[in-house]
Amino acid sequence: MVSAPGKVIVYGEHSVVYGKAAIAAALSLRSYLLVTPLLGITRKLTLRFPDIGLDHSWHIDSLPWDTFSVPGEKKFYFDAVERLDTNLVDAINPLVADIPGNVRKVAALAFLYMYLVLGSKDAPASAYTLRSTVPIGAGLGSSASISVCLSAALQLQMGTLDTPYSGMTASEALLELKRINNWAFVGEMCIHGNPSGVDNTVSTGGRAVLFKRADPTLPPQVTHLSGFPELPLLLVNTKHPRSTAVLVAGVRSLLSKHESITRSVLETMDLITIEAHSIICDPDFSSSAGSPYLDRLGELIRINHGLLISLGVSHPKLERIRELVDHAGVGWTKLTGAGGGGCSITLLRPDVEQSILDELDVKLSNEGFEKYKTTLGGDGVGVLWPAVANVDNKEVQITEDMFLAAVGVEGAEGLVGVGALGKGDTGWKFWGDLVSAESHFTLH
Ligand SMILES: Nc1ncnc2c1ncn2[C@@H]1O[C@H](COP(=O)(O)OP(=O)(O)OP(=O)(O)O)[C@@H](O)[C@H]1O
Ligand SMILES: C[C@@](O)(CCO)CC(=O)[O-]
Repeated sequence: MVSAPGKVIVYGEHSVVYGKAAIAAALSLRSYLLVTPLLGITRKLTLRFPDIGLDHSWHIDSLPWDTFSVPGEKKFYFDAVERLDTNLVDAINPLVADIPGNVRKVAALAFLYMYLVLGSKDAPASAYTLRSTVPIGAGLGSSASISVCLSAALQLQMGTLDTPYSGMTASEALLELKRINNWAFVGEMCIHGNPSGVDNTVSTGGRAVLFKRADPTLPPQVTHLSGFPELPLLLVNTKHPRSTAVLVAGVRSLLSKHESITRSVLETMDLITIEAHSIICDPDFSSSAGSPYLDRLGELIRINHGLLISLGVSHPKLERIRELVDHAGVGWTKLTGAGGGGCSITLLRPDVEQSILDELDVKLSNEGFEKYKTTLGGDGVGVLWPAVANVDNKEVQITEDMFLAAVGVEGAEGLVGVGALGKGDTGWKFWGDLVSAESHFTLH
């Protein structure tokens, strides 16, 4: 079993697609992917993604292996891939044609693209069962977290990736993280067309990063923010679903119509992220009551949101949340992720009375919004191998049935979460734990 987190973009969504800087942090909400052997004589490959109602099988021998093995064009697990090969996508499309709905189709496309490059015709028949506690299409990086899981699971299964072990050096762990991230980026391209790579990068490495990809033909610069402060954040879901691909395409269309104006908005967003980064890195930074640092970060959140509205990626429900928070006077709010619905973040003022926050909670829930309790800056991709859980004080192999039967987010977390199984020899292992928290690294 592998697992990877969702993320929150604190500053710089959308502008990051155009080479500007963004700051993002891993969430404690995570996706979990279990790989189990399929016994019997049929050589099948089964995808079970119950969160989106996808349950589909293919015969391994009927997959377009030849198209994916053309000498000179074939990609390997160690290659960096910057764009999808349309011939390969065309070869997969007939295999997903009878899967209903775009949400399921693109998830299956991402899996098959990665499987056909990273997998093998001779691989054992397997089922890939995925459950996630990251809300889908809500701006919290659900697609990146599943792409990271698929990338890690396939490379582990094919033996091209080492699980973290105590003697693994930081540079070995970093190389494994880069390989996971490279192929997770491919999954993201299958799901939402033109990703910047920030979501899969933070989901792979965990913690918090400053991300910038000034030149799309070169790897991004990724600075690990080891001193990322524990900011008091409120995370609220409008529960209005939307597609990242559509929102990113909308900004591109605005750019083509009003080029210099839109460019100057994107430049200003870059300045916002750079300024926020310098505030966070200030050795005197403090987020306590009365701190001018927090006010400045909050103002930058407000300005960033205003610019996102001008790009056309807000939504009346996001504006309603902002109105309720502003009325309560408890902090500064912006959309996070692609917008168009999805989630907002509010940087809370530290001196707010609890009764005011409680009143706000009631108002938000009366209007159908959902508040998440989550922490930022957690672990990136991890592996549980062997996949053993603790049931009634006994160690038992996690079966697909058991995994599917766990009820809701709490059931899944209670069975396989890091909180339930811990870290170490018999629990979850994270490559990121072997990489120095102080290092500035490039994950791509
Ligand atoms: N739990 C899941 N099971 C299967 N597929 C999923 C799951 N979560 C996400 N996906 C895939 O990812 C897609 C959602 O990706 P999208 O990029 O639109 O939203 P997001 O990643 O949640 O938001 P953002 O990119 O703004 O952070 C879904 O359409 C689906 O194909
Ligand atoms: C909207 C966007 O900037 C963030 C989505 O989480 C898209 C991307 O960076 O790929």
